[in-house]
Amino acid sequence: MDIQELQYPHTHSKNDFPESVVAIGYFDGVHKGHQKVIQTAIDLANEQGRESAVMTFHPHPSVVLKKNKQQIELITPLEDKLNLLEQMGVDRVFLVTFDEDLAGLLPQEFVDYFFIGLNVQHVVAGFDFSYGKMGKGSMETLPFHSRGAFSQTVVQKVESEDEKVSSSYIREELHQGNVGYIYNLLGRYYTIKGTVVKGDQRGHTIGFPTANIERKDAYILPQVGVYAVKVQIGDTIWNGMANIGYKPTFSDSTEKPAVEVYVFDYEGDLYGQELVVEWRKFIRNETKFDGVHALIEQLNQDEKEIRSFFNDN
Ligand SMILES: Cc1cc2nc3c(=O)[nH]c(=O)nc-3n(C[C@H](O)[C@H](O)[C@H](O)COP(=O)(O)O)c2cc1C
Ligand SMILES: Nc1ncnc2c1ncn2[C@@H]1O[C@H](COP(=O)(O)OP(=O)(O)OP(=O)(O)O)[C@@H](O)[C@H]1O
Repeated sequence: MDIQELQYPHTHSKNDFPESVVAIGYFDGVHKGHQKVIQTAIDLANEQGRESAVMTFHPHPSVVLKKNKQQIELITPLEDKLNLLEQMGVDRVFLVTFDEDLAGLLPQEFVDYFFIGLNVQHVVAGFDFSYGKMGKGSMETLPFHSRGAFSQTVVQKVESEDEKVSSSYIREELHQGNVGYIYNLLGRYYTIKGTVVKGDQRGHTIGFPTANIERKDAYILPQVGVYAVKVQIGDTIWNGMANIGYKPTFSDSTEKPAVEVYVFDYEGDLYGQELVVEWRKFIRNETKFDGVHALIEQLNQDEKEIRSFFNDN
């Protein structure tokens, strides 16, 4: 997959790129709605003997439009999004810098620079896609702005339980801890990549050594609580239980939640390793226990419940 970074104004001419069918959007999560849009572009490109491309943006538009927020948390930070697009078989990604200049382009200017100017022959987007300053361009105005240089396909709404599958919907479900349901929206479980860092070293003294995960990118954290997880260490996948929270039994701080995983049956040192944590099921809320023994009793119960969940799933 070729990744072409672009910024407004770019100096490319049409001849720099082969004819393409392009799917356009921010695509955070590469969820089922996005997959339909992207797969439609791939299928049409194959039929038309053209290159398939995805045009996406970086950073997230809200970083530029709402100036107070520096970094928005994402379902699929850029590296994960690009990996998923590559797995789908996309030939090229046009990665467009989203800055104030880009946000200020009139719809016609956007189309001239980023579709006509890059030799795009067909555009695929969802029914509610918008482009240009204040999102004034839509799938209704696109034929006019195309100046006859390309055609278009509008993808109809993909829904789950009568609700449009969207990045915002997935974010809300994650914030509520509904990680099991997320599978229906993403077509896969939610994952977070991170590195194992040193914690307070208390875990092994209570019989549950945990890997403390520092998130690699700005991933959204599911709701505070205890979860059944799969953990990828190198090429091997393990079962485990994770806690997202503040360890209220030991600390009064509610500043920054920790993410820690007890990997079942794993023996060895994990410090410095990169792990992928896949969130399978919400088990319970985090609780302040009356001492370490009550916590240990609960952790034994959690382990039993989660092992039995994985035996059945
Ligand atoms: C599956 C799991 C569930 C946990 N649940 C709680 C909890 O309900 N309340 C709490 O105070 N700490 C909870 N913890 C956090 C433990 O207190 C923590 O793992 C232990 O103190 C070790 O911390 P350390 O890694 O900072 O040394 C949980 C940890 C795991 C792995
Ligand atoms: N459920 C869906 N059905 C069909 N098309 C969709 C769906 N969700 C998004 N799309 C289309 O996929 C492209 C990328 O969508 P985009 O990332 O902008 O929004 P989104 O997933 O709806 O998220 P948000 O909640 O942030 O608006 C756009 O062309 C959009 O119209």
